[in-house]
Parts: sequence; C-alpha cells; structure tokens
Amino acid sequence: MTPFEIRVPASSANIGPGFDSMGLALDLYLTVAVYPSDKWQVFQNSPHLPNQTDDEDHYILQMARSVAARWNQELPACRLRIESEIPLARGLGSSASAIVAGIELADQVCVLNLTQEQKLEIGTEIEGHPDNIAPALMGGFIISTVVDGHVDWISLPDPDLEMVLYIPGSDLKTEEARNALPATYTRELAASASAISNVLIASLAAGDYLLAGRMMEHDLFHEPYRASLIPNYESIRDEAKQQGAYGTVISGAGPTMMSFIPKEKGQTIATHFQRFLPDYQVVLLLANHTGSSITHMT
Ligand SMILES: Nc1ncnc2c1ncn2[C@@H]1O[C@H](COP(=O)(O)OP(=O)(O)O)[C@@H](O)[C@H]1O
Ligand SMILES: N[C@@H](CCOP(=O)(O)O)C(=O)O
Repeated sequence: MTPFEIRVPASSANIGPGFDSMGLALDLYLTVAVYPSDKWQVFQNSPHLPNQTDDEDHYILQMARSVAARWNQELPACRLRIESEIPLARGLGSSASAIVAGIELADQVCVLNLTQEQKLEIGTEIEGHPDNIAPALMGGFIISTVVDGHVDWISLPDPDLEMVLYIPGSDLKTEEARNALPATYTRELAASASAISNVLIASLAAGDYLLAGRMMEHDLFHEPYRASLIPNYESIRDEAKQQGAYGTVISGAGPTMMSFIPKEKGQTIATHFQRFLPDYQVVLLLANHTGSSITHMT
C-alpha cells in the first residue's frame, strides 16, 4: 500500500428550513494521512480532536471497520496521522466528516471500489440524515432526502455569496439539540414550513438573495425550538442584518451561526463581529467544491 491522505471538508446543514436536507461544504478540513504499519497507531495533532486513549477504538477506525465488515473484510493495520480544522460539536458537521473519512479509509485499504452513491448511502445510514454527509462527500451546496431507503440528491449552483460563521467557545451535541425538537408537527405547521423551504430553494436557484435571506430566517422546523440553546441567537441575527447580511441561520444543530453576505462584504462584517463577539471565533469561509479527496503520496 502506498501512503495516502484523505481530506474531508466541514459542512453546514439545514440553512434554516432545509432541516435534515440542505447542506453546504465549507473550506475547513479533516485530514487523515494513512501509512502501512504492522500494528494500529493513531497520532492526532489538533486542538479540535477528541482525547483518544485507545488507538484501536478511534471513532474513524470504528467507522472504517464497520464499512469493511459489510463486505466481509477486515481492515489491515495502518498508522494514521489525523489533523482537523473543524471544531467539534459546533454544528460544522465534524461527525459527518469523520464518518466520511472512515468510509474512504475502508474503501482504500480494502480496495472496495465503492461508488459515490454507495458511500452516500452508507454515510447517511450511519449519521441518520444526509444533509452533512452529502456535501462532505461531494462538495458544494446539496439538497438531499431519503426515499424508500435510497438517497436522492441534487446539487444547487453555488450561491454568489460569502459566508461568515460565528463559532462560540461552548459546544452543543447534535443529539441534545435534536432532543429539543417536537416529535410531531401539525399539518398546518408542516405545510407552512415546507412552503418556506420551497421558496428558499427556488430563490437560491434564481439568485434572489433578498428573498432567500427572508425565507432562511423564517424556519419553522427547528430554529424556534433551538434558539434558546444558542448563545446570542437574536443579537447575532439582528446585528448581521444591520451590517448588510441577507440572512443568518443556525449552522447544523448549532451553536455556531452563519450569515450569508453579499460578495466582497464578508471581511468587513467578520472584522466588525470579531469586536462585537470577542469570545467567538468569527471566520469568513468559502464553499468547498470538491468534497472528500484522496491524494497518494509519492
Ligand atoms: N475527527 C474526529 N475523530 C473522532 N471523533 C470525532 C471526530 N469528529 C467528530 N467526532 C465525534 O463526533 C462528536 C460530535 O458530533 P456532533 O455532536 O454531531 O457535532 P458536529 O457534527 O456538529 O460537530 C464528537 O464529540 C466526537 O465524538
Ligand atoms: N439536520 C441535523 C444537522 C446536524 O448538523 P451538525 O453539524 O450539528 O451535526 C440537525 O439539525 O440535527
């Protein structure tokens, strides 16, 4: 086996009313360098990675083993060097990126020759929803859903916008934020919520960002129930609007929030917000268009 590197982008899911369906890949990366070895060894080099006591038990390895087992294969031992720019449990899809890294690892070392569709279906089954997995795997802005056990998806042209993210110091586990949601919605609410989502997607596709910004701030599926878990939810939305953002949403399950900003204005707004929210990490990010990638080292 020649050494290789797996690179998987972060992603921001939901974009307001696209709950469990919309996601945008972002240019922050989880990187796993893989070398042949006679025993499992995992080296981690990043403040954004969970503490690891047992190399054999690493989450990415667990994912890779479970994928290999579906094809009745065992993972050969490897040495992994893992680095990450994706803050954990902040709503930037770190778990989906780790799942995709595990799928790519199994695919490469067991020579499974998985198609993108197979990777997407396996990742979605593990994560439970495709909104982070699809962009982490394929890049760009992806709308996806599961119908009859199959993941259907479509890629939207990249919005001609900049994204500013407000990342707080505190974390919020996706599971906890999902527990805040109602178990059922009335027909009236579901009809309004999906209508808002429909108008959002159509306005993004048409490039009508004023309308898209209005729709993304009127989600009825998850934001009203999660707002109280997100520090500075209202003040970030209000201040971003004052500064010229089209719209601001919870990134994934939070607690990060993300604004969609007219081109060329992102850096000014990010600089302003770093003063407004001194305890946050405020970053201007671009979309990632490639999704996960494998580079063989020579
Ligand atoms: N690179 C990684 N290596 C190991 N575990 C990871 C990695 N990335 C994410 N995880 C696991 O996923 C959890 C975070 O997932 P989640 O609560 O869904 O938040 P999010 O996906 O928004 O970052 C972490 O606490 C950790 O258990
Ligand atoms: N649709 C999911 C998205 C979770 O994204 P994450 O980045 O917070 O893991 C949800 O809203 O629960």
